[in-house]
Amino acid sequence: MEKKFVGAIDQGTTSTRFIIFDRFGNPVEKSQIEHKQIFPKPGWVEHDPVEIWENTKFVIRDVIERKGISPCEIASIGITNQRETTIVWDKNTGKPFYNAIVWQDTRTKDGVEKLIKDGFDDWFRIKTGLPISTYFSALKLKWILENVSFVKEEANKGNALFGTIDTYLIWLLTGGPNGGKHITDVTNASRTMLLNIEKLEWDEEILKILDIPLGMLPEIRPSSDPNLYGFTKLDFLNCEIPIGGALGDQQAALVGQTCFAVGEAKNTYGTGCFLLLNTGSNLVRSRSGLLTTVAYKFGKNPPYYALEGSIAITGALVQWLRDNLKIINKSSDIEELARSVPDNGGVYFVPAFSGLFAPYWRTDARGVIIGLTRYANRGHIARAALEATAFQTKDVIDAMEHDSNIKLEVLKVDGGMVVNELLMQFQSDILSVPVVRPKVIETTALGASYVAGLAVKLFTSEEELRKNWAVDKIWTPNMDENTRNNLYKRWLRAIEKSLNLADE
Ligand SMILES: Nc1ncnc2c1ncn2[C@@H]1O[C@H](COP(=O)(O)OP(=O)(O)O)[C@@H](O)[C@H]1O
Ligand SMILES: O=P(O)(O)OC[C@H](O)CO
Repeated sequence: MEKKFVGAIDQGTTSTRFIIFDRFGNPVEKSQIEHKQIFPKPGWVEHDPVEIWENTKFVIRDVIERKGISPCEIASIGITNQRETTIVWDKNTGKPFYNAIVWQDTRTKDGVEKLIKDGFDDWFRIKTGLPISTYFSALKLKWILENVSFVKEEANKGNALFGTIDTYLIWLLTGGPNGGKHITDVTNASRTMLLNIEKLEWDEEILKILDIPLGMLPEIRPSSDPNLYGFTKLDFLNCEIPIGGALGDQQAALVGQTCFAVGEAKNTYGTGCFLLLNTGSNLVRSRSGLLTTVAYKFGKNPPYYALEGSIAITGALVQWLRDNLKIINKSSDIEELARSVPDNGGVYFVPAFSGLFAPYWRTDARGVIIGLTRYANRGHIARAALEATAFQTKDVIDAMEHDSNIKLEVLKVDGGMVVNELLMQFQSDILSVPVVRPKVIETTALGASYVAGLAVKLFTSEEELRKNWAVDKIWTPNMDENTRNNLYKRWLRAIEKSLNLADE
């Protein structure tokens, strides 16, 4: 049977998707389902891993049924996922010992502060490319080992496995307790704070300091692996489909946007915003609060690195206005509400709900709305919320230009928020560079399909993939410098107000 399609599982913070693409990178069929966000305490964010696994199976089956294809027509499957989110499960039963602790969760704040106080900040930064933060997997895993009954004992006996979402899904897809492969890709590994970023191996000194048994950790593989991670063993498929690769979702978007050259960057606007700049096979260390991360590794080729600016809350703020303040019914309503006022009316909203990530890395920050007067209304709050996304992106780009000496000429964008025209225009205005949206905005899934397709030689080169990329829309700057500077100055003042609030 002709292998016409490549499949991508995109397991994101809010939903799980399966998309099949043709060999020119065009999406052919898609299924998507949201999962529960669990907030047991302020600052805690969890997902149910079993729900995520059930949703993954559902979307795969749904796409195959709706398109009426045979699974044997899928040449290879790639996985892309919300990164850092941590799961520990029983190797013999597949049962998670605890919910997935999500990347946004701040329960490990005290552990972070202790390591920083003990002088480990530079040590971790040099080894892993990351600042010590609640964001990464290491302290979440340590929390599970120390707080969930029996996990430590089972880990010492070799019965407890750790994984980020890619690893958990690969293990289940390839058979789970019956021979499932315990594998992660190098980009996901680079988000754990346990990987030595130069050697691309688990760092035994870090494991010792954090008291994490090496035996729990998965094998690290290239993002696109001609040796394949394994084959699907799913009773509802009449075919074993190769699993050719995996990438963290932000790295996948970089690949999907075909940012293969040094200096190319993309920004993905989803729950949070993640700006990645390709720095090539040279590892660039940040002096301005950015992360050094693995961008991708294709087979035996050298790894590519990226500088990353991670912003915790952007689209999540729109959801918060919908679910908590209830000033909109659905996310897309925010644009009309924000357009009901001519400007922000002096209102600035810093959504530091999980502290501030790049470039500030302040766990003590909390959300603030400033500049309120009796004039302010729902429209101003909506506008301030959208502008916060653009201002946070500017914070990150300023840091990136400083670290890399690369001046951004154009920003490629993708993700769920880029349908918002008001936001895209304001982004271009506040950065003073063109903002470009490609035709396929499902770049995360597209990137996963590329690594899967490269592994089985359905795709043969980066040049071939570049040809699939096409412009949908470009926004060009249309704001005078004075206005831009004034707006941004006030944003920075709002940032200052958000600091030192966590313990009050
Ligand atoms: N028209 C819109 N304007 C602004 N934000 C939007 C709009 N539509 C969706 N969003 C936001 O985009 C996010 C979803 O984007 P998506 O890329 O699917 O996220 P993720 O991959 O993080 O789950 C949600 O947080 C949602 O609130
Ligand atoms: O699932 P997303 O798109 O919100 O991305 C989450 C990031 O991978 C977190 O680092």
